[in-house]
Amino acid sequence: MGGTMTLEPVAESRCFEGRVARYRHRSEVLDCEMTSGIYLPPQAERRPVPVLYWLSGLTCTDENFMHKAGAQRVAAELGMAIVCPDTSPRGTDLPGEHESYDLGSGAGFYVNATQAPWSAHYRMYDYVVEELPAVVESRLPIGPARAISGHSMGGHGALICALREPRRYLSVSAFSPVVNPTEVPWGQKAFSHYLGDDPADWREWDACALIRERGSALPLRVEQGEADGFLGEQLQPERLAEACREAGVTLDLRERPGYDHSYYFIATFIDHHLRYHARALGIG
Ligand SMILES: N[C@@H](CCC(=O)N[C@@H](CSC=O)C(=O)NCC(=O)O)C(=O)O
Repeated sequence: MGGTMTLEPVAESRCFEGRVARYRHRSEVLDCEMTSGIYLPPQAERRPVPVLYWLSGLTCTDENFMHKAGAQRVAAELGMAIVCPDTSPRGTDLPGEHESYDLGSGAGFYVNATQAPWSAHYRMYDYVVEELPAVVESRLPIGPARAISGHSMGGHGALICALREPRRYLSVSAFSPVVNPTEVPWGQKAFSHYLGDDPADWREWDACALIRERGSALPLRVEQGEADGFLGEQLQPERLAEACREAGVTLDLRERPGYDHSYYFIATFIDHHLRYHARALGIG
């Protein structure tokens, strides 16, 4: 995968002696053009560097994290690339695709849809786990040592990627993740459209269910603001804590008084996560 694909730079700026860029490519998996944000630290001018894949949340594009998280300074210091995929296929026009913020465009939920019309394009899991890494790792100075993190819907995405593909990632973390999508409104809405009406088919895309069924040798690190407006209805990190306790999985859940769901929260703690991943990637 990724063999003949071109990666076209559409914007580039120097940043902390490295460069932050947007690259466009044709995705065969999603059957559309996609754009990703990529930070390459200065060390990448001399050798391939380890990489953090960042999965953003509902309504985001590839740009939110690069613009708002303030991760580039420490990524430059550590010698870590950051790859930010978009949050759904783009340029498509399926029925209902652009009508609500929590379904369709900007809301791919990092699953492989099985239901028409979504299944023609909405295969974000295969895209972020296989196709995009194959493309960027073959065309840019990015090595195969991978970590993964994300926010909210993207925190759910990071957790399920690492839980389903533990050999692909050396570490995983999440900010304000949707930990049990099969039991909360955001997940139930998206999964019923993408995966069909039988909740039994949703479990392989749910972090709590995956932990109970497969365990995890990788420890999980989660940052959660206690003043997050989505906490009680959509996030419920206590469900993840219970699943980890029952399955004997290590969870470092850091609950932060006063912090909400915004990128101000992410910006406050992103350095801790970058250094955590750097240690697992062998550059910390
Ligand atoms: N109804 C709101 C919800 C959008 C929102 O809060 N999006 C978050 C992620 S929520 C879970 O996945 C986000 O990251 N927004 C982008 C940002 O830059 O803050 C709305 O439509 O605004």
